[in-house]
Amino acid sequence: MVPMRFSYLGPRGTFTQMALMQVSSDESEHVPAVDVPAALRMVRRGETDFAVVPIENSVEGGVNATIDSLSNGSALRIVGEMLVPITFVLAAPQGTRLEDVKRISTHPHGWAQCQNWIADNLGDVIHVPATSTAAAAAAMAGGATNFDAALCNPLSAEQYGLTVLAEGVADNPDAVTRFITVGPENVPLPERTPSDKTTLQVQLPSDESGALLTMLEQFATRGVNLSRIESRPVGDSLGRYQFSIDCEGHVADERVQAVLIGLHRTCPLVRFFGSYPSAHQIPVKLRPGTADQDFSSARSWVAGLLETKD
Ligand SMILES: O=C(O)C(=O)Cc1ccccc1
Repeated sequence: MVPMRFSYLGPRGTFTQMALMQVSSDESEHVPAVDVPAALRMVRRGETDFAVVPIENSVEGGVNATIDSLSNGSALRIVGEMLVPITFVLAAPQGTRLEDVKRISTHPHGWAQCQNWIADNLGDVIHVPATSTAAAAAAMAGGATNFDAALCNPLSAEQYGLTVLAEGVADNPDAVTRFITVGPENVPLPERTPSDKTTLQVQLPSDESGALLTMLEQFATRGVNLSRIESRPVGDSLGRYQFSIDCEGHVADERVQAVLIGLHRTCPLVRFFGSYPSAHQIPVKLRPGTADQDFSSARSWVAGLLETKD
């Protein structure tokens, strides 16, 4: 069998690569990308089979780079998700003392997750943004002089030969990041399980009062729970927003199909990014009247009303 090629937010040693290791086999090829759009671009161009990218963080919320590059480019399909617990170390070249650290490089999500620790332990420190936590560690190991330490995961501190100045550098020890595996549009849809998620992009009709409520009602009336909803600018004019949504259930579920039909009837743009097993594997709790058989028996009843009786 031909080994699978996975692009991911690199360089080697990122949290994203840790997520990728949960789904790839020993033979798989890991292709580091400089940022999230580049990782997805490789899939769009057929240079890799799948991309693994972060989408949501328990502290910082949605990862805009991922949401926007899914929404604003050609069609892709999410086929799975993985959760990675996030732990940070502060790492620097040998000989650096904690009190000498005045500039720290890391990914913006890493910086946001360590704010209180930094304020309590280092005082005023400047953030030097990096494309990933491992990119900060790699630059540090390569002799960067525009910062004094990197906030990264313990694995990349070790891989890049840095000394750990402090461990457990995070405000919330239970922080988790959610990653997704993304393939081309024609990848087979993962089979239905008791615990699935569906990801959508929805635009609302402009200048229509109650449009947001109408959109949300499509989910509410079919008992479909949302697990994430984010508004992002459409980008063409001020005040135009679109929504990136994760809801519970699979497109093969009657209630999810009914939501999609309702959205398609009432919204100018609806894009389906895939249905895939949720990482927590907790079965979706169905509201009475929303199971497949409730829809099919209701449909048969209506069909019966149309039959002519002799
Ligand atoms: O930079 C990384 O290592 C990533 O994979 C992105 C990221 C950054 C901070 C928290 C979780 C994921």
